[in-house]
Amino acid sequence: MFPTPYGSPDGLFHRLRHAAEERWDAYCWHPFVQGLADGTLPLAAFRRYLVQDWLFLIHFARAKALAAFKAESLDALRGKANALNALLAEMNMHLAYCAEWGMSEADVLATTEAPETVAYTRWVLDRGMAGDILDLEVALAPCTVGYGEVARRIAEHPRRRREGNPYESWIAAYSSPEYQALARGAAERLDALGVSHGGEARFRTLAATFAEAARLEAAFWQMGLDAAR
Ligand SMILES: Cc1ncc(C[n+]2csc(CCO)c2C)c(N)n1
Repeated sequence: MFPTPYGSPDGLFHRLRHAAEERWDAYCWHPFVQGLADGTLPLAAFRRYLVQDWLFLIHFARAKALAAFKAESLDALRGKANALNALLAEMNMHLAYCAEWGMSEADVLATTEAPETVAYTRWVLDRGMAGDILDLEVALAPCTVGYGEVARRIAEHPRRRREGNPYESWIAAYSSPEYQALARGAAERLDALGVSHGGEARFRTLAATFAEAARLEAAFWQMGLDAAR
C-alpha cells in the first residue's frame, strides 16, 4: 500500500485506512486522479467535477458546522471554526476556475446537483446527525486526508507532467505545506478521538463508515469522468 505520513502507525486513522485498503486505493488512485497527474484528463471531466465540487463544498461546510456543534471541547470548537475558514478559501479557488470558463457564482449555484453529489453530502450529514463527533469525523476524514494523499501520489507518479499541465494549480493547492499540515492534523485528530471516544470497541461500525466514504469519493471522481464520454 502507498506509504502514508498521516497519523500514528498504531492509531485509528491507519487502522481504518488499512481495513478499507481496496476502496482507499480505488479512490486515491482513480483514473481521474491519474489524468490530473499526466495532464490527460479531458477538460469536460474537470469542469463537471469542479462545478459539482463547489456544490459539494456547501454541504461539506454544513457538516463542519455540525462538527462544531458536536465538538467535545472548546479547543475542538476553535479547530472547527478554522476548518470552516479553510473550506471557504478552497471554494474561492473553485470560483476562480469557473470564472475562466465564463461561469459566475450564480451560474454555479443554479446548476442541478448530480446524484453522486447528493448521495455523498447528505450521507455525511446523516452519519453526523445520527452519531457522535467520532462517527462524523470518520465520515469526513477520507475527504480531508484523502486529498492530501492524492496530491502525494500525483507527485510520485512517473508520468507526472508539470510543464503545461492544465491542472497544475489544483495539484499545487493540495501539495502545499499548508494543506499537507491540515491533512496530517485531521489524521492526528482521528487518532486522538479514537482513544478518547472508544474507537477500539466501535471499530467495526467506524470501518464501515470510512469505507463507505471512500466509495462515495471514488464515485464522485467517476461522475466527472462520465461527463467526458
Ligand atoms: C469530493 C471532494 N472530496 C474532498 C475534497 C477535499 N476537501 C473538501 S473540504 C476540504 C477542506 C478541508 O477539510 C478539502 C480539502 C473535495 N474538495 N471534494
